Amino acid sequence: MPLRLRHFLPLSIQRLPAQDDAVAPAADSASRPRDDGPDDGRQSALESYGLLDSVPESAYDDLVRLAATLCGTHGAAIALIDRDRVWFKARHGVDAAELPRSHSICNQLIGQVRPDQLLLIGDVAQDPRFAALGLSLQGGHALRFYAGAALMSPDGHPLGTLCVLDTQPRALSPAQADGLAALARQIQHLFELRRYAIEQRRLLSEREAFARQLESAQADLQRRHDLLQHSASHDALTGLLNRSALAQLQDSPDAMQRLGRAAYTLMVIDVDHFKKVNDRHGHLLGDRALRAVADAVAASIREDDIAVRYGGEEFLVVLPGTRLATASEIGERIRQRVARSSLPFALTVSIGVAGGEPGRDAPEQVFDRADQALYRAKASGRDRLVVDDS
Ligand SMILES: Nc1nc2c(ncn2[C@@H]2O[C@H](COP(=O)(O)OP(=O)(O)OP(=O)(O)O)[C@@H](O)[C@H]2O)c(=O)[nH]1
Repeated sequence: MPLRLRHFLPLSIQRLPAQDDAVAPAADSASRPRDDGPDDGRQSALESYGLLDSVPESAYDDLVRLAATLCGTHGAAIALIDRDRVWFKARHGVDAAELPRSHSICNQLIGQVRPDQLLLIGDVAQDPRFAALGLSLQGGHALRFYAGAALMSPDGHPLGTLCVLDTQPRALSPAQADGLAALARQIQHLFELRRYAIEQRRLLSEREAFARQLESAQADLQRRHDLLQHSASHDALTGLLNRSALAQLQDSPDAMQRLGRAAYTLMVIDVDHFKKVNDRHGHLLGDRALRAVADAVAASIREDDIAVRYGGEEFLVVLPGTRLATASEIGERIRQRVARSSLPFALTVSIGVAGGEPGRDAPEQVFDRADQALYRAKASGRDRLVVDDS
């Protein structure tokens, strides 16, 4: 957002009249402080700068010292008109850090003085509205002189004053009044820069929050995608790869290359008399039996091996880089693990194993030979492993 700063009209000095209604009407109504009735618009404009109760800052401290030096006064302050108090952002020669709003002179600015005017009280002791307030400067010396330049928001809300203060009644020369107004404009510049920085920080943190949201949405999407991919390629009952994953593996050059590098083995495992298991013990226990077989397979193979639930009660295991003798030992281990499963009935599997040589056997042929070996295992009494001998 570009910075918008109010351009002040040529300066005029206003001696605050004793009666409230004696203030001369402003020639240009646009340059008059806004009068929103309730103070809310002004208050929220003030709060948007994040100045109230902020830590002292040398830029503001320097400017109030400069104002006091320029005007030759005992003190100077940047006074901000908060809801119930006047709080000093910077002060020189002033003890109090804040005043009740009703006890402050610059509070009179609101709705009374044009931004291009200086609020001037030559002798506070002679002004019936302020004489009784007992205002004092550093060391308890009574406040006798006050001159304040309004600090306005770009949209016309009076935020406070840059004021110079003295312990003696006095006046300001035109050059001093001009200089005080110029310093007030510099302070407004600083205020606007501060608000700009706050806005930038807000936008940045909004952007960061949005980026974080986007990141977490992307991660969520990725998780869902992974889950979907996992459930598309894995059997929900056993957690092993499913048949469509096997088809994908067959189409995958990487997987086929792995099989083409060294001798490998295929193992076809089929649960014995599984129809009877279902019929006698019900499908739920039947499912448990299938999970027990899958667990026995998973516990017996390496991470690189491939285990697939190939059909209802049929499993296929691919052991890359594994010769028949080793594969037979693994198959035997699977068979024994299944037989030892903690099920309320006896469960056995038959296994057919066949080996493939890269460059010699197509995987489909190896599968056929393993399947024929399985057939022989079934035919010769089940609960056994038969190795293809062709
Ligand atoms: N509980 C359960 N049963 C299944 C599932 N998939 C297939 N089946 C059953 O598995 C049984 C397979 O029976 P068959 O093909 O006759 O084979 P079998 O009874 O094991 O006989 P053999 O293979 O000759 O020992 C059928 O009754 C199918 O309903 C499944 O996911 N859960």
